[in-house]
Amino acid sequence: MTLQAAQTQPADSGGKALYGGKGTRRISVHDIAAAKERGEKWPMLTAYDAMTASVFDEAGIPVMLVGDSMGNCHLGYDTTVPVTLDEMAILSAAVVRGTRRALIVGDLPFGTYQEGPAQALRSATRLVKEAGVGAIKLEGGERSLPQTETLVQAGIPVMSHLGLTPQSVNTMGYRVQGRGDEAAHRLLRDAKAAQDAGAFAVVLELVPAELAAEVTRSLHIPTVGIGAGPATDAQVLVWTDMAGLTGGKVPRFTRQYADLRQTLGDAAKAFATDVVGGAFPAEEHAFH
Ligand SMILES: Nc1nc(=O)c2c([nH]1)NC[C@@H]1CN(c3ccc(C(=O)N[C@@H](CCC(=O)O)C(=O)O)cc3)CN21
Ligand SMILES: CC(C)C(=O)C(=O)O
Ligand SMILES: [Mg+2]
Repeated sequence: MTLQAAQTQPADSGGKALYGGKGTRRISVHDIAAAKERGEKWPMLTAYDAMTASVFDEAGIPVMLVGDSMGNCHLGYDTTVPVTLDEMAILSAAVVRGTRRALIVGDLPFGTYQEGPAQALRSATRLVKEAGVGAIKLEGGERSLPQTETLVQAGIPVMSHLGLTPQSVNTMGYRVQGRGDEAAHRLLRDAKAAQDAGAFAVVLELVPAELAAEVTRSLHIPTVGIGAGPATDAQVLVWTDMAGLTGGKVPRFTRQYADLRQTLGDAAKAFATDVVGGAFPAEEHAFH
């Protein structure tokens, strides 16, 4: 247990499970650590607005990530690269306001922590103070160690993100990471470094399932997989992908649990038809 906060916070007395538990207070990084000790798997979804976040909170999703995937999935950019700290702060605050129980993790956008620990602390502090997030996430293992150590020392829980790191799309592309002995060893080193620096969890994105399993066995902090096979302690998906709202191509690792794009389009067409045909508004919608 490297996080000091974890030692001072009491464990939840009622209903412990992260998903399906009865607790109503805000989930903490201590609860996340306890889940790994119990061998419990847990779900994480992205969220970018208060209403969607409240739906997931009421559904019992214990951890939500205000991902910089808001670039593609909410703000209309082609990648995560243009997302700003202002945009992240505004949408993170909305997600915090829309939730009561979930731990909210804010993603540090590209260019808001790469300069070094001082910049990282400034950016993360803004998300904690202004938006009220309970933790932050940043991409990179060894390359982001000074940042991770500084945030943890300052009392900000850090989730690390390894494997495919989309902020490096211009050098990395969107390819599977950690294939081959050398790349696999580098990923293991990165994961251990993140853990040693005090990270409370580590995202593994688009890495071979066998490697993700090995990392999961090697760490005492939980791994959160996306395109990393079934062995990780948790799974995260971009909510618009899993709900079928994302238009165009979605990564092969997602599963679509609803067809919101169809449902919403049908609703819009039904409304339009009623307006054009005079069926809406009806008498009960009018004031006299
Ligand atoms: N809508 C959406 N979903 C995501 O999961 C997501 C984003 N956006 N934006 C930020 C990052 C970028 N991510 C991506 C983007 C592309 C692939 C992709 O093209 N994957 C290929 C496999 C590549 C390979 O075989 O090496 C695929 O077919 O899934 C994967 C993850 C994941 N994140
Ligand atoms: C896919 C997850 C891990 C992420 O970083 C994001 O949504 O921005
Ligand atoms: Mg991200």
